[in-house]
Amino acid sequence: MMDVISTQGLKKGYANGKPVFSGVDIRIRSGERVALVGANGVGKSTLLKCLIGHTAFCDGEISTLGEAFCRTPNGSQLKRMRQQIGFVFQHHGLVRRQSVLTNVVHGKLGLPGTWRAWHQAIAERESREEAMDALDQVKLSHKATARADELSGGQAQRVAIARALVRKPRLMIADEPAASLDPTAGRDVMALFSDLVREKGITLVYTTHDMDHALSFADRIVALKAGRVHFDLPVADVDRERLEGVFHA
Ligand SMILES: Nc1ncnc2c1ncn2[C@@H]1O[C@H](COP(=O)(O)OP(=O)(O)OP(=O)(O)O)[C@@H](O)[C@H]1O
Repeated sequence: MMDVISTQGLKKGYANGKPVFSGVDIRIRSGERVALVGANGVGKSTLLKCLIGHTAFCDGEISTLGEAFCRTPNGSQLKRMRQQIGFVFQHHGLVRRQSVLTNVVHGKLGLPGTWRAWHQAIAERESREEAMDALDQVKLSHKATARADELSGGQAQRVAIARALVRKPRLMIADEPAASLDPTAGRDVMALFSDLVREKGITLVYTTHDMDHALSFADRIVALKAGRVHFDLPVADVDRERLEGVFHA
């Protein structure tokens, strides 16, 4: 199966800081759901940013969605990559005073021919219909006209997932998507998210500090430790003890 992401000998350090990675090699195949785990500050978010060209790396090579680059992608590579990637972050980032539907339509922004997607009332009918469909998939179509700031944290994160889904991405990048939710809402959101990407064949890479979220919602776990890949295994081969070891020196 085709690699959606591969890195070879990836090295990264920030200016005036210690090296974050000293040679990271990973391969993620189409349709895989991968949990990226590791202690605070090990570089999970930095790795995601390198993969999508949001921060330059020092050495090695990355290929994301067929775009191979060193240090940073060029402008046209970055544009092609962004058009095929959906993002979900720890904070939902919804526009609080806008409706839920408008927030989902915003997911279309930056795609070809969707410059009117800044408000549902003037968006192309197709965009509006796709946004309603995405809301239906996250079980929130009944909230389409509610203001985003009327939602619970779990609902807001489901809207953020719908906003990413309307891009019809090949790759979904999620940085701590459930970290600001309570345990029940966090599990519900992760279960829904993981099921939806599997149904659609979307490749998912998510970071998490929650061992259950790594064990329950991924096909594979990549653990980072001390600037390198500590292990990279199918979830069935990872037990809690091995996972706990990732967080110990
Ligand atoms: N913009 C930046 N400039 C300088 N140093 C940075 C920057 N972003 C991150 N770092 C440093 O790089 C290292 C890795 O940070 P990163 O946020 O990628 O780790 P993480 O594993 O995602 O952490 P957490 O689990 O706390 O979210 C840390 O030492 C951090 O202080």
